[in-house]
Amino acid sequence: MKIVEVAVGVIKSANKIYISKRSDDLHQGGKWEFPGGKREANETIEQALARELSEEIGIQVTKQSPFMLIEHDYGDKKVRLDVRLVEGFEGEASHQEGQQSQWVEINELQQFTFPDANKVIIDKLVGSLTED
Ligand SMILES: Nc1nc2c([nH]c(=O)n2[C@H]2C[C@H](O)[C@@H](COP(=O)(O)OP(=O)(O)OP(=O)(O)O)O2)c(=O)[nH]1
Ligand SMILES: [Mg+2]
Repeated sequence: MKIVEVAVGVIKSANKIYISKRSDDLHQGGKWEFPGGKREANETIEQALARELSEEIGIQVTKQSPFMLIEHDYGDKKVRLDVRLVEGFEGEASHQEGQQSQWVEINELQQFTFPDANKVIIDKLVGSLTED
């Protein structure tokens, strides 16, 4: 099975992260996600993330860095999530495609249902709270 490469943005402002709800009709629909999407053939992962965040939530990324790389097999689909931390952006995050989205405190992330591949992302974010 082909692996789908996905650019995923953990958008951070103070201790809050911006999450959106996937449409019911999509793969892993109805679950919360970190905004992002599939990399196109002519793009680097940085470009893909910047494009997706502009299209999906209307922000222009000015600072992004690698956070973690996750490979996950959903059975019907294999994904490689290139998760990047977004700590600088212009504009105000808001959903452009009508889905629900919101800023949530890192220590509240565990109350939301995410795709299974996201568990390690949440663990790392929550772990970072107690480190400093
Ligand atoms: N964006 C995003 N996708 C995730 C996360 N966790 C996770 O398993 N995925 C999976 C679900 C999908 O199979 C894939 C992302 O595909 P997508 O549907 O968002 O891609 P896209 O925005 O380019 O959408 P499309 O226009 O091709 O429909 O990655 C996450 O936190 N964010
Ligand atoms: Mg998407």
